[in-house]
Amino acid sequence: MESTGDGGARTVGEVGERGILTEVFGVLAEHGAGADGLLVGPGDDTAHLRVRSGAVLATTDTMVRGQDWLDEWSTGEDVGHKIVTQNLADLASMGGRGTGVLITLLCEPELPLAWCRDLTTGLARACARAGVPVVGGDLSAAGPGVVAVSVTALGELGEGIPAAVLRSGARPGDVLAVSGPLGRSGAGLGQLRAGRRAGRWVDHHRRPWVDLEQGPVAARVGATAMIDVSDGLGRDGARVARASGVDLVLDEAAVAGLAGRLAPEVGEQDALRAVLGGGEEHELLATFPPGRVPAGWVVLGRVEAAQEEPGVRLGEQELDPSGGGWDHFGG
Ligand SMILES: Nc1ncnc2c1ncn2[C@@H]1O[C@H](COP(=O)(O)OP(=O)(O)OP(=O)(O)O)[C@@H](O)[C@H]1O
Ligand SMILES: Cc1ncc(C[n+]2csc(CCOP(=O)(O)O)c2C)c(N)n1
Ligand SMILES: [Mg+2]
Repeated sequence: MESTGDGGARTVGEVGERGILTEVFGVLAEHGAGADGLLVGPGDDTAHLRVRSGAVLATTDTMVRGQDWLDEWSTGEDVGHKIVTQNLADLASMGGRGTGVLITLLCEPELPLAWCRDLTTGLARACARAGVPVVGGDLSAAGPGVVAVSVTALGELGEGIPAAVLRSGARPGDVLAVSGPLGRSGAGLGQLRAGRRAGRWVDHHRRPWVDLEQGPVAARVGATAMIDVSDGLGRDGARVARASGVDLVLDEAAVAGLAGRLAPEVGEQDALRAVLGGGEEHELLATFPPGRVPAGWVVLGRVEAAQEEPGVRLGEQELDPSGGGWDHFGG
């Protein structure tokens, strides 16, 4: 595929759709993961994928400049990486794996072509790491200042998993656990807002990565409910609690343990806030029958019958689901 060269100082408006796609296809060819089931990839009217199990998982997530990242702290490559993580974590939280992603870029004509190329590099690298092909996408122009990236991911349940793991299956007596540490992305966001531009939490905020295989692992051992932590433990936990009609009771020592990892760098208060309310973590939060928690997961608490309205409690204290965590419309 012919490349438009260094992407240089040219804008997407200057090279037009054909020039943008030449750049995008060039990057995809460089990094792209092929897939046995991909009959037709990018370049025709529709991609064509073979379906192994007979049922498809489908999810979508959008990132908007100013709302989901600032150019001062994230590159195009960071954005590409993060939006793939977001989508693949949603598939993993059902017990699934990606089979293909579609990318839509909606942007002002003034956007540098180089940013678009970096975005595609981030997307393609993250997809290759997960073994998922980029199968297509769309381009459209938007008003001044607007850059929005939307990814739609398709997937299937892991082999041997009979049904998707929903938010609604948690039962009293189950154990609540998370697939990895929480609060890293939230801590990094706080540091970025305070002007810091480097460090491990900042890096994690820019390019979160989780062990996506833990979704199918959890499903196979009998997880009763699962969600990825995109909007914060309190908020996403409350979604599981409400859907299941139960209380999730967090163990204070477990929460303190997670916060303790962050406290030396961000202070105790911000660490606790990041663990309970930090979004964009994408670790998997799941409930399991006792004795079934997979190796490497962190036990966070237990499921109890709802005392009143189903929700999340930290010890005896009710967590306010609107008091922390992320809502795009401020709710
Ligand atoms: N505009 C919409 N039209 C139809 N369904 C929607 C729309 N927006 C969200 N949904 C559906 O509502 C549910 C909750 O959406 P939400 O975006 O909170 O889930 P999520 O993708 O797990 O979260 P996050 O975006 O924080 O990762 C999902 O099933 C989603 O498909
Ligand atoms: C500039 C800027 N301001 C705030 C944030 C924080 N943020 C944005 S979306 C989100 C939750 C997940 O979103 P979704 O529900 O769409 O997956 C969080 C915690 C950011 N990343 N950049
Ligand atoms: Mg989710």
